[in-house]
Amino acid sequence: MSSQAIDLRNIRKRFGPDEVLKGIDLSIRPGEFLSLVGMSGCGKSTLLRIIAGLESPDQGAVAIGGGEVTNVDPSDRNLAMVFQSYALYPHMSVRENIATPLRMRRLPMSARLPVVGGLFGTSKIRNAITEDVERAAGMLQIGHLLDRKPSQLSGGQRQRVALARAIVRSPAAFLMDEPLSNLDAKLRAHMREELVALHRRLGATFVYVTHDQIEALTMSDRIALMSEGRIEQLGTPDELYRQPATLTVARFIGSPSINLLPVDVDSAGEISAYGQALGLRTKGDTGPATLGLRSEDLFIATDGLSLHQGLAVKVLRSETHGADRYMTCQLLADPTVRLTVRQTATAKPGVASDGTVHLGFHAERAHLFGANDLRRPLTVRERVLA
Ligand SMILES: Nc1ncnc2c1ncn2[C@@H]1O[C@H](COP(=O)(O)OP(=O)(O)OP(=O)(O)O)[C@@H](O)[C@H]1O
Repeated sequence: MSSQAIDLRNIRKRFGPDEVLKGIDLSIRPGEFLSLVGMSGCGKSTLLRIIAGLESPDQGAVAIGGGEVTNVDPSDRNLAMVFQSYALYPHMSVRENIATPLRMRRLPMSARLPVVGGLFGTSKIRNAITEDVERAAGMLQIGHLLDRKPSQLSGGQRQRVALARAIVRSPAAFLMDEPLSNLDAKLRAHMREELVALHRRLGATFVYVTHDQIEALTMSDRIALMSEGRIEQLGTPDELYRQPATLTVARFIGSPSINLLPVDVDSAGEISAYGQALGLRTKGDTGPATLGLRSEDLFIATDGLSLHQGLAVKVLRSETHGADRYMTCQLLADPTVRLTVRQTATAKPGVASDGTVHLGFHAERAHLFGANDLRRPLTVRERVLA
């Protein structure tokens, strides 16, 4: 299986008055699993369609394997697309569905029909096609379904047929647009693992569009997080989670969502929330900013910590999901601010009978964002709360 790099340079695209891609630069490495993620309408599918050649950019260039393809027809780019709708031919068997792209490429026009095509002395090619179909079907564990019609298959099996049809012709790269979103939650989780295993086995370049951050975090080598036609951040799942470059990235990545605390930066760079110093400092602009705290970085302050420095909250709700307990808390200083604390389910909750507690946070894992949404440097002045 060949694996090719894909390079996008300054891609711009407008639909009527809306500029939906505003200058995208992205280099996808050979053999990499790269996810394009972002809110609905941010331009992910349009970018994927531009790579595929189904849409042309107004400006910019697309290169595959180092060769420019901006004006090359989709069928000559040797890319395989897998969509959310499986797009299988309903009247054909699974075998014929998988074989179709090979027939189109390898057989002369007159010999492509399944029955009369046999008269054209192309049996060697046909045998090779049969072998390739069976190999792809075996890889996706659908070898026993080859003689069924798509209507006789489950959703997961249909998606596997679509994948087999994509891999059978050794494309330069796979382009996938929300391929799992029609499947139920359990099957989706299973197919996620299968896709990752398939990627590893093929060593091919995968470009994967999803609005599901869990999917992107669990499957990708790197994620390009898009917002309003731009790439906000390109990095490994870990980098996006631990070092979000913007508030938009911090909000999008992570479940439950990151906690956001309005804070103020004074002229000395000291950071406070509702008049309470947090023991954190930054450089640059003074005034309002936002502190991002992941739920697992918040904890209920117990003995031995300076409680007066913690954030006074009231616990509204506590829910246990498997190994974790999530506590939804309301800030006493501003009831509109809710903070979710994640504890292990076996930990003592440590909540007083009136439901009020002080929250500490791991200061070195806090994130500060300025009024312009960009990440700001943060230093821990006192390790009071860590
Ligand atoms: N052919 C088209 N004509 C006009 N507008 C379009 C066309 N295709 C997409 N758009 C618009 O461009 C924007 C980006 O669409 P796109 O499908 O790329 O978003 P997306 O991030 O993939 O969203 P989703 O997750 O909902 O699929 C949207 O506002 C959409 O309405």
